[in-house]
Amino acid sequence: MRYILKAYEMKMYDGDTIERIGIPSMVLMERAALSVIESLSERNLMPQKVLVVAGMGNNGGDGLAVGRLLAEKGAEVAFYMAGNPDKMTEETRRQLFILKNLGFSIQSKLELAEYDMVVDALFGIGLSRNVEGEYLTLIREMNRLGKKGAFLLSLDIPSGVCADTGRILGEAVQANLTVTFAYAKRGHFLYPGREYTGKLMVKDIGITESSFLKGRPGAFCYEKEDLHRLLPKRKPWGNKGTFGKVLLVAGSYDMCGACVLCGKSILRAGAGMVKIITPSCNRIILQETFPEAMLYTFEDKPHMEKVKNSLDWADVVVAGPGIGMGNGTKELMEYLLKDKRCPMVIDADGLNLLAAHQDLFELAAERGEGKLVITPHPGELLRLMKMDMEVYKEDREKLIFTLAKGLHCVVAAKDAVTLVAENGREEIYMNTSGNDGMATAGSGDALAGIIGGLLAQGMDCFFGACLGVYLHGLAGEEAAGKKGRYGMTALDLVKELPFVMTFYGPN
Ligand SMILES: NC(=O)C1=CN([C@@H]2O[C@H](COP(=O)(O)OP(=O)(O)OC[C@H]3O[C@@H](n4cnc5c(N)ncnc54)[C@H](OP(=O)(O)O)[C@@H]3O)[C@@H](O)[C@H]2O)[C@@H](O)CC1
Ligand SMILES: [K+]
Repeated sequence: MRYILKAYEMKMYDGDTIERIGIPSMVLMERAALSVIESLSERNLMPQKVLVVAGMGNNGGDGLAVGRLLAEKGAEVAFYMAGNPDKMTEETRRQLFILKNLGFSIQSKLELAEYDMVVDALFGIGLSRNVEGEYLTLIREMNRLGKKGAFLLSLDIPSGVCADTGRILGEAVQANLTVTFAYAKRGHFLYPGREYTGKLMVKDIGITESSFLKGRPGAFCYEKEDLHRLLPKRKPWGNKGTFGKVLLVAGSYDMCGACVLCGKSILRAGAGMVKIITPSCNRIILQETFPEAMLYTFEDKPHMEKVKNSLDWADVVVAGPGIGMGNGTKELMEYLLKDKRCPMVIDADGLNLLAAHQDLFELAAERGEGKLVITPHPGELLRLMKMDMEVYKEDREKLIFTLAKGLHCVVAAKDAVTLVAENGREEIYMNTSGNDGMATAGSGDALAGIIGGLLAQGMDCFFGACLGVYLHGLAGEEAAGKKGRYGMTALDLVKELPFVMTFYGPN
């Protein structure tokens, strides 16, 4: 598990380390610079001719120190500083003092020579507004040098990327490598900042969780190493009932694939049994392609007595993929929602029904904490919130928390970076696995199934949703590795799920 910080959180922990714990800021800066050299040597990158572009803040100070250390290793280093010297921080002033004492000089005009590496130390997490004027020219110049073959190394965050939102404030450095200090920042993972970050390396510089006294970071993500402890433990003595029974309400006349993809994902995630409620037109297809599933198929509308029997049997309900909006689906959703015994995952048309019928929305909200996970894509989220795209772009996180509060539930909001929030929980899960190959039909059905499968094994709604999202992304990475991001399908992803769970998991 790794924390992902906003700029104010980093400053708060940084300040605590300096003031309360007592590590001088110059020590942190030197460690930051040393960690950059370490990162370069880990990647076998030892440049010969380097340009350091530094600002007046501490990011600039880091840059001056990195340049000095590279020169110690034999590189020819040129330094350029931008901004008003009156604004130079004390630490950066000290770095400049050291450089001058060592006989280095600062270019008064940027020399457009050939460099094999450019160190971008113009702005770090202190960037507070759009870049303009000389700063804009410098960012463009660094990118131009990058296009000519120089390796672009950004310190902490590419200059121009907003550390909190990943937005580009004017223009940003298109880094090959970003070495960030202590913790990753949101701008490294949120688009478009993620595209500018290049390879990200996070380096310890002595700021630790002991400085979280005034509050923990608001976001976290999972890493492969976490799967050992996160995956539900298998019980050697267990039978198929032990690992959970999932009732899947999916599919319609023209939509059988949703039953297959979602249902298979439920079992591939480790659940013991799945029963599908779907129209009878899907019966033969399912029995041929998915013989592991039990079925209740109906002709016109389901008999509620049969639905009740299935609910009595189930540990978890997954509802919505491919069910459509007509022909008794509203009544079916109403019946499912009223039975509050087990946790429910609602996806796709199940969410569209909630958006279209206020009474269903209210019933869903009445299920109570720990009983509902919803997995909307941006369109479904906006329909549920009755908002437009502008609001989404402005503050997606706020929207997700508002929805989680309104429905008393866990929201796994799908997008290039899927976020998971829960009503009453301050921290948000920010997913870092996956790729654009997963933007393919049926991928969402697979996610709903994976989450349902994890809940069936006893996981709590929030952590089950976070883990489901992470595993879905990892399986997507495996599928892309084998089939490529262009041609991979949702079924390829589902097939990789057992591999990622076994390879990185405890078995
Ligand atoms: N975290 C840690 O533990 C450690 C952090 N360290 C490093 O410190 C960095 C943070 O340093 P920082 O706070 O001094 O901010 P930084 O990004 O250098 O820039 C601030 C300057 O930019 C200016 N400015 C802002 N926007 C502007 C714009 N659009 N256009 C023009 N000017 C603009 C702003 O001016 P002002 O807004 O005041 O006008 C101010 O002068 C961090 O990223 C890391 O690299 C390390 O030393 C190790 C320990
Ligand atoms: K930078």
